Amino acid sequence: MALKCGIVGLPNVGKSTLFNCLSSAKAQSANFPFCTIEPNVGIITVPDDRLIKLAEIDNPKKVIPTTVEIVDIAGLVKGASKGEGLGNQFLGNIRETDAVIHVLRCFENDNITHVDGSIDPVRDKEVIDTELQLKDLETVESRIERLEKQARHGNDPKVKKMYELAVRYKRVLEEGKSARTLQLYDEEARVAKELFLLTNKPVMYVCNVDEASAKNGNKYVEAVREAVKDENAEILVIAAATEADIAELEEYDEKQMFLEELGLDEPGVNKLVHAAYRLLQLQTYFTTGPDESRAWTFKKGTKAPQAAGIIHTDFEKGFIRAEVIKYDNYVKYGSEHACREAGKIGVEGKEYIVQDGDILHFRFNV
Ligand SMILES: Nc1ncnc2c1ncn2[C@@H]1O[C@H](COP(=O)(O)OP(=O)(O)OP(=O)(O)O)[C@@H](O)[C@H]1O
Ligand SMILES: [Mg+2]
Repeated sequence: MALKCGIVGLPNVGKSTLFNCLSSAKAQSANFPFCTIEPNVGIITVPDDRLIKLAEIDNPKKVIPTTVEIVDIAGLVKGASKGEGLGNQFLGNIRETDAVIHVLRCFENDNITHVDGSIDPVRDKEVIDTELQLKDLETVESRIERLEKQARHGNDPKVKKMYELAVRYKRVLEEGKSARTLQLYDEEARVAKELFLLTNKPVMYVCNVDEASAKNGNKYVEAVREAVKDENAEILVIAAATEADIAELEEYDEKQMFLEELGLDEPGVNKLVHAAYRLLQLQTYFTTGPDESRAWTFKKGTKAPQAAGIIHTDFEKGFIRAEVIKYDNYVKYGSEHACREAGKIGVEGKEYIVQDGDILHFRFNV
């Protein structure tokens, strides 16, 4: 399944710096535009206090957190949609992702080059949006051409539906809006997926700020908030360079002290991982016992048999039922046995939609 979040933005805004805070893999970060060319892929552990709590209760031999995949992509520039600055390759990298983390430079520093010569995150955002929209427009136009040909040679209702949708997207994109602003019914949204549009991917913004603005942001962050207020997108404020320094510290206490000085109770990048997880519409269920406490990732809305299939395909094929304990009950009663005695185990069938935080035990036969 492995869904991916891509880190996107202009060159030299701090994408790789942010990525480095997230992953133990060290992506090359440096003060010159286009430092990143090949995308860096990180499998990032999702911090989860619930898993820690379950491990405290069961004291298992192994504790296995879940992960999310984050890709650090090269900076885009004006003209990327026409191939400028290796634009085509980088846009291709974005196309392979399922959601976008758009990094905006909200820090001043004369030593760090800005490709457009001044700090203006709202302008920067528009540059990136425009390039992605232009690329999408190209995609939609060539699709419309092909669909028109197909329509002439047949009467496939699916072709007609796709055609109509492509035309609607064309209109939206020509108005300088992103594809995601078009409201669709579920059925249409499924068809829309087959167009693989860049601006249809869910997006969130990271305002990369200086150390002093880590807690409360600054005027640039305010400008970003104002500019995207109708987008219903999450905005995080992170001092990426500072967090990169914190990530280097060995001692937990040292890290906490540094964070406190910044006025933070947890690293901004932790929030980022959780936000990325939400953006991808991912949720977590748990399995736990004396051998192992483990977090499993599933897509929101997944039914029990498919959730079981994430552990092993046999679990899905031979699925009988799922025994469900709510996390709060597990913590309250302290064991599966105690939950059973208290009547706190739900027995659910094939249509059960797994909920975030469920502790599951699958019954199956093969
Ligand atoms: N919040 C910040 N404050 C000050 N300097 C920063 C901040 N964030 C990043 N930098 C510095 O900006 C420079 C560029 O960072 P980085 O290499 O992460 O950019 P990038 O967006 O990945 O660029 P590229 O698109 O070229 O790959 C680095 O020198 C980094 O240390
Ligand atoms: Mg980079």
